[in-house]
This record gives sequence, C-alpha cells and structure tokens, in this order.
Amino acid sequence: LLRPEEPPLLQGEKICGQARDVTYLCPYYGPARGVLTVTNYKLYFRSVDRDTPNVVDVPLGVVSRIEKVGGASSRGENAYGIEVFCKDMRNLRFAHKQENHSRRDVFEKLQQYAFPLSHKIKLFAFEYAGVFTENGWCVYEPIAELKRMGVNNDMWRITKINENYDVCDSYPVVWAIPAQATDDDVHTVASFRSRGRIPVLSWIHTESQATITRCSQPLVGVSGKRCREDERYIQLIMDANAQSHKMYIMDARPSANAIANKAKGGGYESEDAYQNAELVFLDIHNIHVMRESLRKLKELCFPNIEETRWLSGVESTYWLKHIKCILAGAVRIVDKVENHKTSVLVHCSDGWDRTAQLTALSMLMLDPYYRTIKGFEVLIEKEWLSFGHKFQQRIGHGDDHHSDADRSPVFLQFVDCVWQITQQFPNAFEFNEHFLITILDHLYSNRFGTFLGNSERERVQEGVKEHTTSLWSYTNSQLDLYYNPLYWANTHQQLVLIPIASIRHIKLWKSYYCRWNPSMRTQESVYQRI
Ligand SMILES: CCCC(=O)OC[C@@H](COP(=O)(O)O[C@@H]1[C@H](O)[C@H](OP(=O)(O)O)[C@@H](O)[C@H](O)[C@H]1O)OC(=O)CCC
Repeated sequence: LLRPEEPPLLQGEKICGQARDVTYLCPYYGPARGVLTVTNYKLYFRSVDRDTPNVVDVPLGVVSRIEKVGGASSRGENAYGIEVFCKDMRNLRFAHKQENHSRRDVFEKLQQYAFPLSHKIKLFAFEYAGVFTENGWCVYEPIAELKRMGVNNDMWRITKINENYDVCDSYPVVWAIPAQATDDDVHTVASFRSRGRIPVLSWIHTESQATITRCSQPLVGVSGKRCREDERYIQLIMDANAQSHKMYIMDARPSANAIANKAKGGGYESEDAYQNAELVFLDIHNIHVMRESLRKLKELCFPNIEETRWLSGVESTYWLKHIKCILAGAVRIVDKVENHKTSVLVHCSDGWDRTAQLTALSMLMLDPYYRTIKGFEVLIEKEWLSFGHKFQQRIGHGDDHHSDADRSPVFLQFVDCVWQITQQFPNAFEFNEHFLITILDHLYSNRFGTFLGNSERERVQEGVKEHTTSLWSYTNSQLDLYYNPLYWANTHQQLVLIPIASIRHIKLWKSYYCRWNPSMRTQESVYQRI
C-alpha cells in the first residue's frame, strides 16, 4: 500500500533512498517537515506536518549542482542540510537534524542518481518502461519531410553520401544538395567548412524555389584561403533559384567574432570570392555570453521578484536583447526568402547553435506546417536533433561538471523566441504554452531519449531509438493538453508570420522564468495549464 508520503512511481522507477524527518525550507510557504525520497528518476519531498501537504517533485536530470550546507559544528534551526541547484530556474534547500546521519545516505543517493554518467549508472531514459499507443520515434522521417517540400526535383537531389557519418559526423545521413553537385564536390567542400558541415538544404519555398540552406564557417583563416569548389557550390545554390541572380549569406555572429575566428582557422566568405553573394552579420552573441545572461536572469527571478529594481534588473541581464536579436535575424531571413524570393545561406562558427535557432525560427514563420503540433515536433527533430545541436554538451545530462563552459541555454532561447511569436500571433499555432513548457521540462528530465546525445550518429551508436521512449510518444498520447483553443486551423490562416522584433514587443516569459513563485501565477498561464 502506498504510504501517503511515498511518491507515485513510473514504470522502471524504483526508490533508492529515503530520509524521514527532513525539513524543506520553502521560500514561499516557510519550513515544512516531511519525507525526502530519492528514486532513480526523481527527488520527491512531501510534508507531513500540515493538512495541505507541500510536495516537491523534481526529475533528477534538472539538478545541476548539490551542495552541503552547514557542518557538524553549525548550530541554529535548519542550519545543517543540502542545497540543490536546478537548471529550471529554481534552487531547493533541505535541512536535517544533526544527530541522525540520514543526510549522508540521501546525499550520496542524490549525487549518484542526479549524475548517473559520473557514477557509471545509466540515464533513467534507458530504464523507463512507459507504454504509449504512438511511437514518437516515427514522427520524423527525413525523406518524407523532403518530399513534403517537393524534393527530389530538377534542382535538388537527396544524397546518402554521409551513410556512415564519415563525411560529417555531426550531420544526419540524409541530405538535400544541389542536383549538379558531385560526390567529389561534396568531399572537397566539406574539407573547407568547419567540422565538415557543408551547406545543405533546410527549407525550399514551393512557389518561388527560394531556399534556406545551412552550414558552418568556411576555413578561410588568417591567410585568406579560398576553395573554388566551395565557391562553385554556393553558386549552384544560387542558380537553383531561377527567380534571383544573387543570394544572401547570413552570418549569425558579431563581425568581431567572425574576424576573431580567423585566428583559429575559421572566418567568413569574402565578397570578392563569392561574387553574387551579399554577406550580412546578424550580431548574435556566442554560447558563453548567453550562459552568463541566463545566470543573471535566474538570480533576478528566483526566489522572489525585487519590486523596486525589476525593470532595470531585467534589462541588465541582456536576456531580452538577445531574444530580440535572434528574432530579428530570423525576420531578416524570412524577408529575403518570402518578399525578395532570394535564397539565404545561414551559418555561424560551428553551425549548430545560432544557425539552428535561425533556420528553425524562419521556417516556423514561413511554413504553417511547422506551427502544427506534429510539424513542430518534426522541426525540432530535423533542425536541432538531426543536424547535431550538441544537447548532451549544452545541457550536461547526468553529468556533474556544472561549470562546464560548453553548457549554454541555446535551445531554451529558441523556445522562448517561439513563445514570443505565439504572443504576437495567438491564432497561428496549433499548440499552446503548456506544450512548450512540457518540452523544456523534458529537455532536462532524462525520462525520454529525445534530447540525449550530441548527434544522430551518437544516438544510433547508443541505440536510443531501441532502448528509450521518445518524448513525442508521451505528448502525442495526451494532445488535448497541448491544443491552443484560439488556433485558426484552416480558415484564412496567415501563411507567413512577420513578428515585430523590437524590444517594445518582446516580453519576459514570466510563466516560465518565474513559474515557481506562487504570486507570479497569472490567470492566463493557469488557464493555459488547463
Ligand atoms: C584570438 C582567439 C580567437 C578565438 O578564440 O576565436 C574563437 C571564438 C569562439 O567563437 P564564437 O563564435 O565566439 O563561439 C563559438 C560559438 O558559440 C559556437 O556556436 P555556433 O554554432 O553558434 O557558432 C560554439 O559551438 C563554440 O563552442 C563557441 O566557441 O571566440 C571569439 O570569437 C570570442 C572573441 C570575442
């Protein structure tokens, strides 16, 4: 019989440790005494000292750091315990009585199961045995998606040259490339692009044939190296669009960083080498700047909102400026493709952070298919997962190196930008805010296999599809939770969305960043939860 303070367990979840008589120091409702349980999936606290229990239920994947507070000598109420720092904008404090050493046991268990990779334990996703009617691993099929866009056609061909991931280990097997490009061209161009990430098709406009292609920076270096095959390959992309005799190369970076990358063999396309291409820098900062910006935002938002210094505090995090910059970059791409029927090539340094943000956001604005629930799942699988956004490195699933400089909230920024667009076009999306927050919750939870690994190759190697459940199996088994009641499915739906990317229209996504503060639970977010 489940004792009231025992947690409900998922299939494959087991209790690993339990400490009774723990005090949760809730920043909103004050100290609550109860039972702390650690399972192989979550940390679960339930108070026993009041009739309405205070429950804290945290998937261990959300934990970024655990610290001991106080020592044997510390005196005073609740001075001895642990502090749990989380990736989803909250920290949790628990206190223990000094005498019983239950802290050590629970602390050990927490460390072990919060950081399984650092303790030779499998991520919970490989233990989870959830059963769902739909298999989310079948949501995205690359050839079907290319066919939906009308590829193979006379200008674009599907290639499996990367069959063994030996042309580019961070790219998928299936690509669409200019029909005239030979396999030799592909190998030569790949050797001139950082990490072999050559320009490939992300999206094609069915009417105008204007395209969005993506890649990484050219290996120009300080000596200003050129590669004729790369220049010809870009020309083939341009020629594939009969409507226009030019194209744009959108370099996501600040020009200073693009120049600095020359020192490490990188750089950008010089216009005399790429005659008919116009180079534009979009001024989006790198992963280190974004990590620091979110750190400041968390400090400001948790646990309480400092009324007096709120607006200046938000501004000093630069978070909204970065969101605006990313949205403005995507809007410029949409304007070139839609209004000028001109093809755009998007890159940055590595082409797996800012490039993914820009291609995915511009495709969301251009193509209503991606604004449906299934289409949005395909967009994430394609532009983020199959094209090698390094989720393992950026999130640090199950890894205790919380200060790793490769961690950065790049995907969170993308979802925040999607939320901004839904605020400006409330009828244009089939999904609601709860769907976006659910995706972010399971970006961290390690319950599903969807966001594991750094590339398609790694996920194939780990047998993720065979041994874990897809997040989309879970979401697609309860779609009624995620429908947007204001969605205009077929009637006069706007085909192309052009959001206003000015700071006055950008809002802080309070129902995500301030979600733990009961006073911030505004009516509309409660409504959307329903
Ligand atoms: C003299 C030494 C030159 C030097 O270190 O170049 C390295 C660059 C790092 O390049 P940056 O573009 O500033 O930063 C890179 C991008 O954020 C890239 O993501 P994306 O896919 O979005 O490109 C990440 O994958 C890389 O890990 C990161 O290093 O550093 C800078 O440009 C900072 C200078 C302001």
